[in-house]
Amino acid sequence: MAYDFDLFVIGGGSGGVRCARIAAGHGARVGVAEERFWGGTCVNVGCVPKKLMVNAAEYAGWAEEAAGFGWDMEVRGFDLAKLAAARDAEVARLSGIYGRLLANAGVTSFDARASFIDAHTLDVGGRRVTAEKIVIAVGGRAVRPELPGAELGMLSDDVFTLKTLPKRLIVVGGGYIALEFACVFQALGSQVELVYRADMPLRGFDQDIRVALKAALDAQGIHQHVGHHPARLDRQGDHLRLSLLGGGAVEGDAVLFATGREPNTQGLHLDAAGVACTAGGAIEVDEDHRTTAPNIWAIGDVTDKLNLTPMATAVGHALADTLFGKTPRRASYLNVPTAVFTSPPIGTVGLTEADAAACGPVDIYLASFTPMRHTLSQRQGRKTLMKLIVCQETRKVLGAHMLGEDAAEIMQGIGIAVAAGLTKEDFDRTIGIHPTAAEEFVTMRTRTREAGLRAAAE
Ligand SMILES: Cc1cc2nc3c(=O)[nH]c(=O)nc-3n(C[C@H](O)[C@H](O)[C@H](O)COP(=O)(O)OP(=O)(O)OC[C@H]3O[C@@H](n4cnc5c(N)ncnc54)[C@H](O)[C@@H]3O)c2cc1C
Ligand SMILES: NC(=O)c1ccc[n+]([C@@H]2O[C@H](COP(=O)([O-])OP(=O)(O)OC[C@H]3O[C@@H](n4cnc5c(N)ncnc54)[C@H](O)[C@@H]3O)[C@@H](O)[C@H]2O)c1
Repeated sequence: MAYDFDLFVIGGGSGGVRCARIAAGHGARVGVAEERFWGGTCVNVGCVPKKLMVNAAEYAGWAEEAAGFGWDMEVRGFDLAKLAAARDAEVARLSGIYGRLLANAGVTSFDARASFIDAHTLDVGGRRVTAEKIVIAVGGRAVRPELPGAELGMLSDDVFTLKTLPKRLIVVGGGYIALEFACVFQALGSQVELVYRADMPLRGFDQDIRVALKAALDAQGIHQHVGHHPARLDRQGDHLRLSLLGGGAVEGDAVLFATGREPNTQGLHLDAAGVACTAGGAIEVDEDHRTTAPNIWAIGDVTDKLNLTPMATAVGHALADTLFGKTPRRASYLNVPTAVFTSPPIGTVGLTEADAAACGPVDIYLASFTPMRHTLSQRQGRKTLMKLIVCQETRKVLGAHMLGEDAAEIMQGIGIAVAAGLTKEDFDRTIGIHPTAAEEFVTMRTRTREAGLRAAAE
């Protein structure tokens, strides 16, 4: 049977656009449907506008620090409307580039929602379209927690349409999104009330980093309501009141629920195509990202594996090469470096101490210091923490973690070393760049402690 397309991609976000573009480059006839915004979450309501807001927030600290370097500066205020206009213009520019990339690659784009009629047939904005192969790249969406009054709160998308800065902002959640926005709004001038369920922010991250981040949040004046579950949200006059389970409440002008995201599978009619989901609602895929239907694959956040833009694009690229480029390959989920754009930021790659120690004995190297800039700026609570986790048997660096200025930029290079399986001695042999904070990663000579000895004995 002759199909309309060799490949049809549902979703024009990070993963979908890359996959469509590369497949077309390999000579495939490709169609792609996007229902909301080209470039998807990352470009429109994720990484890009978020990072621009992080950049905006950084100036508050720099302005405060400048006096220590001899500057006599007066900060007269922050104009959210001005930032929003500049940010939105940049987002529109980038979204346009995504659209043009597809056109230049010869991909047929549909500004429409797609859903399955059967395994080879889609309804694309009311039109029947057939394809030999289909890739589902529909991403995820933020979800509100199930509690009375939850609709009164914002989700992360709503942050980008805020017209005024809330005086007091309640942020619920202890993950990436909650922490990044908590730091941004506190620096821009809101008083942030951060409510999370655990005893420490950023579950799953290295414990030393979590402890250091918690202290850094305190130091910048964020009020942390630790170990609390939200129970209900009510409007009281001109403010909102978030009641906590077991008593107590937090009040603010606005609430941001950053309590997680769910795969965007609603209304896709996956059953009609024989595509199954996991218990958590993600699309079930094998190691090649093939779904339970033999001609259909799924990539990116909708598979809920490692929900990061570079992961979605890497998987989309590998899949296009595999299906149409005669070079079968898989993108690796191991040793993926990642950053949390808090203040200060976090950069991390590889295993945490707890995960590494569960496998066998490891040496831990820790450095904690005040960066040179802050000896003059006198800004408090800006200590840098760096950590290496080294396998005692092989001497390989299994994990590297940092909280401190430029951590995201520094960790990209360290990520190459960890992914390449370099040893502590390889790090030690490398000459430092002086004077930087980064040089500490190659000058940590003295082991701080051992861990994982019990695991080895068992
Ligand atoms: C606030 C925030 C900040 C983030 N910051 C970072 C960061 O700093 N670094 C990082 O690496 N990651 C970050 N992420 C995560 C990153 O945005 C995602 O991992 C990435 O966008 C996933 O790409 P994707 O292609 O899987 O999905 P998406 O980019 O979400 O793209 C899916 C697209 O499919 C479209 N779609 C859905 N259903 C249909 C349908 N039926 N028909 C047609 N189109 C459809 C959607 O409109 C969307 O455009 C952030 C996310 C958020 C929310
Ligand atoms: N810098 C980055 O790379 C970056 C930034 C933002 C987002 N992301 C990606 O997006 C994903 C989603 O981020 P996220 O922060 O929404 O999710 P997350 O899973 O990281 O954090 C969700 C938080 O909400 C809490 N929570 C869940 N249900 C709750 C409830 N009912 N009441 C109170 N708290 C509740 C969880 O305990 C957790 O602390 C991340 O996992 C990450 O992959 C990456």
